[in-house]
Parts: sequence; structure tokens; C-alpha cells
Amino acid sequence: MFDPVFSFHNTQPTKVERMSPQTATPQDPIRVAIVGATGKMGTHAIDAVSAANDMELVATLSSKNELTAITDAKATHVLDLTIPDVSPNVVAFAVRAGLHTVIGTSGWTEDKRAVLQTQLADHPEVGVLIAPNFSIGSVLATRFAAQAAPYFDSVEIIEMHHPQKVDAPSGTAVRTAEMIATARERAGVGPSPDATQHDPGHARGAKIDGINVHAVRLAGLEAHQEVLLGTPGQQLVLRHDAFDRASYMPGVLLGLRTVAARPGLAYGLDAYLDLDEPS
Ligand SMILES: NC(=O)C1=CN([C@@H]2O[C@H](COP(=O)(O)OP(=O)(O)OC[C@H]3O[C@@H](n4cnc5c(N)ncnc54)[C@H](OP(=O)(O)O)[C@@H]3O)[C@@H](O)[C@H]2O)C=CC1
Ligand SMILES: O=C(O)C1=N[C@H](C(=O)O)C[C@H](O)C1
Repeated sequence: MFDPVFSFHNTQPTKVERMSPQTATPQDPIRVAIVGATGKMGTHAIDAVSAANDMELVATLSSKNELTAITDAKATHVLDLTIPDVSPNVVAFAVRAGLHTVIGTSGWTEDKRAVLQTQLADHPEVGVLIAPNFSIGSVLATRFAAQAAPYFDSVEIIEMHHPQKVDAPSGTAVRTAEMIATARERAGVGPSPDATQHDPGHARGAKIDGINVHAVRLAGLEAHQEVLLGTPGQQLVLRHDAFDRASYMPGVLLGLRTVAARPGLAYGLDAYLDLDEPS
């Protein structure tokens, strides 16, 4: 049944909506510490968490703070919006402290996720969400791309971002490539045809799980991605545009509201959404 607490549209649930059906008493507020609070995502997240009446913003950290500020503030949840080199350290601290953690930071490679799994094994009650993208449009575009990918000979990804972005390719592009590769492998579809033999400057992009990913950094852009799918005589283009960081905030709140009920590691916000598996 539809649960308003899990709705993308409901960024302001009332206390009544958050009552447990068993006890019919309001739940304690979610005590959130934001790490990376001075950043572009962090400043939006401060507003979103502060405006949510089922949450309390108890700590805001930047590179200048010790992580112990999180536990000093008695946070129950950590929202990590930092940089790829720092995020694993923040998350390891949070998991050790038994705090549910939502990660928006990019750069969570398979190796880093494996280390996190071992850390979580010692804290089985803790929930962690790695969300490469919090916006519903992007999550759906990635799912649609994975669904379509087995039906086309060729697939390539172009991600386009603002020039302040420190990592490439984007976490969203990596996740999209992984899901496309899995869907094609399950369907027994081989690699995209490509006669390229000489490419000393890597003009064909990075290969992520066998999928070519191209990264553009352009002043004036925010966060955009196209998945190009081609087969003789036709092309399908799946494009998502995030024009504003406000697009991520319903997903941030959904993650914070859900993570405690999902112990262990979830990868991708789609894990918290009721979506059909791509075929
Ligand atoms: N999942 C999603 O939907 C989205 C994810 N992102 C990702 O979120 C991350 C943050 O993006 P954005 O806000 O644009 O980045 P910014 O560069 O604007 O912010 C980075 C933040 O990290 C902080 N930071 C840096 N080093 C440390 C440290 N050692 N300890 C604690 N905090 C530190 C910075 O603090 P200080 O001010 O002190 O330097 C700053 O607050 C990126 O990985 C980005 O790709 C972005 C958009 C959407
Ligand atoms: O740095 C950004 O801006 C973004 N980062 C995330 C990523 O790496 O995919 C999400 C979105 O693309 C915006």
C-alpha cells in the first residue's frame, strides 16, 4: 500500500503520517548530522532537513571539523555529501558509531563497497545507502536504459556536468554503466561493435564494465546525462537534466527516512523505490 512517508512528493510529512501502526505514537525525530555541509549539496540539504518536521539537524560539518562532532551531537543518522577521497572515512566512522548513513558522495567503487560491507558485518543493525543520484528522473532514466540496453547493438553514455566537479566519470554514469552491463550480460548480448584500434588520447572515453562513458565539463551546465542506444536504422536517446540541486532533496529525505529500516548496504536509491526489475 502507498505509504506517504516513502513518497518522493511528501517532503513535509506530518507527525501523524510518521506514527507506527503498532503503537500509534509519534516516532522520535531523525537526528541528522550533515558532513560536507558547506558544499553545494550540503547547503541545500541543510534547508531540506531543517524544513522536515520529522527531522532535527543536530550537526553540520565541513573539512574543519572533527568527526566526533557527529557523536557529540547524538546524531542517529549521517548524511555524507563530501568528496570521494573523504567519504569512506566519514562512513567508516558513522558505521563504527552505529549510525545509519546516507551517502550522496560519488566515487564508491566496487572495492570501496566491499570494504564497507566488511565494516557493516560488525554492525548488522546499521543501514547504509549509497545513492549515486538522488533525483527520481535520473534513477528512472538509469533503469530505463538498463531495460532498453539488451535490445540495441550499441550503447554509450555521455555525462555532462558543471566544471567544479572534481571526479570523472560521474557516479551516476558509473552506476548506469554497471546496470546496463548487467542487463546485457543477463540477456547474453555481447559488446557494442567498435572497430577502433588506435586511440592514444582515449577519445572513445572510459570503459566502465565494457560500456564507453564520455565526460563533458562545461560552464553553465549543472548535471546531465544521455544514454545513446543504437541498432541498425534507429537510435534511442534517454536524457536526464538536473537543472537545480533542489531536484535531489526529495531523494535525500527519502533516504534518511528509510535507511534505518533497511539494515545492511543498499546501492542506488532505486533499492528504496517500488520499481519493476529491468528485464
Ligand atoms: N547523489 C547525488 O544525487 C548527488 C551527489 N553529488 C555528489 O556529492 C558530493 C558533493 O558535491 P558538492 O556539494 O557539489 O561538492 P562541494 O565541493 O560543493 O562540497 C564538498 C564538501 O565536502 C567538504 N569536505 C571536503 N573535505 C572534507 C573533509 N576532509 N572532511 C569533511 N568535509 C570535507 C567540503 O568542506 P569545506 O567547505 O571545508 O571544503 C564541502 O562542504 C560530490 O561527490 C558530488 O558528486 C552531487 C550532486 C548530487
Ligand atoms: O557533482 C555533481 O554535481 C553530481 N554528482 C553526482 C554524480 O557524480 O553522479 C550526481 C549528479 O550527477 C551531480
